[in-house]
Amino acid sequence: MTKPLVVITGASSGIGEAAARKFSQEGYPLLLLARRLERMESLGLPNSLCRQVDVTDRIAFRAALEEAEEQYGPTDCLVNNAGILRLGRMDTQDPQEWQLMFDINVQGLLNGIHLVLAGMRRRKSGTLINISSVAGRKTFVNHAGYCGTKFAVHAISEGIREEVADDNVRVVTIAPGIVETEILDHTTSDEIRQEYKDWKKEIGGGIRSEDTAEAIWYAYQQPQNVCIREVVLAPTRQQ
Ligand SMILES: NC(=O)C1=CN([C@@H]2O[C@H](COP(=O)(O)OP(=O)(O)OC[C@H]3O[C@@H](n4cnc5c(N)ncnc54)[C@H](OP(=O)(O)O)[C@@H]3O)[C@@H](O)[C@H]2O)C=CC1
Ligand SMILES: O=CCS(=O)(=O)O
Repeated sequence: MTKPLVVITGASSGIGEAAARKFSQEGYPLLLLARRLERMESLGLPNSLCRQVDVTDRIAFRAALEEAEEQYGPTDCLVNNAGILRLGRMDTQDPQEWQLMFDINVQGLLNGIHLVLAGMRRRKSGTLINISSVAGRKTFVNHAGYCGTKFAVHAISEGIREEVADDNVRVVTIAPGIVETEILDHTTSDEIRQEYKDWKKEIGGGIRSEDTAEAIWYAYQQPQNVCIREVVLAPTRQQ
């Protein structure tokens, strides 16, 4: 095995799954993490360890990472992708929904970074790829909580980049607009889900997970001294 370990969170569907397929095609050994183990195993990717890990569970996250590093060597790239979208109005939304978004989209992302960053700094090499959103750059109605999590992802990426640039560690933010995935299914309000679907239809649909995986790959495959700091990509007709 000559290529180094790539860790992808939220690899059981959508963008994470597409990224897993892409990195696997390129010959990288993988640690794939999500709660739906069977979905990751069904990808049947070679040299990939699939583990049922909730990214908010630091102990389980660490155990899986140690197991993978034992097998494949140190983590060269972490694609911090696990995330949820629970659209809602702040006056009516169940607080548990935005709490869960912050736990997964922000704390889960920080958990991953914390586990791999010291090693990357020591080795003077490594790449963190944080999946944010266009909703981390501009606001949208019904997105207040979600935008809060994704603005946080942008801020965390920028801050950490300043901390680790001198150690030759890259921090990349990928910020997609609407991507055709399962993400909308978890929004509990039928009305808001329908509004979002109507919006999507109006603009001719979202881009594909594979388009986002290509952007992730583009950033990663640059030489280590080139850091693509941010990629923002969205359906052309999305505002
Ligand atoms: N689709 C879109 O329009 C856009 C999505 N994004 C971002 O892309 C990322 C991926 O979303 P997308 O592919 O669209 O959506 P999906 O719902 O298809 O995928 C989300 C992934 O995250 C995993 N996940 C969710 N919660 C946890 C958790 N607690 N621990 C571990 N894994 C978890 C899910 O796996 P499981 O349920 O098995 O745990 C799944 O693999 C998210 O961060 C999202 O915010 C950004 C911009 C646009
Ligand atoms: O991140 C989700 C896509 S959008 O609704 O913000 O465009």
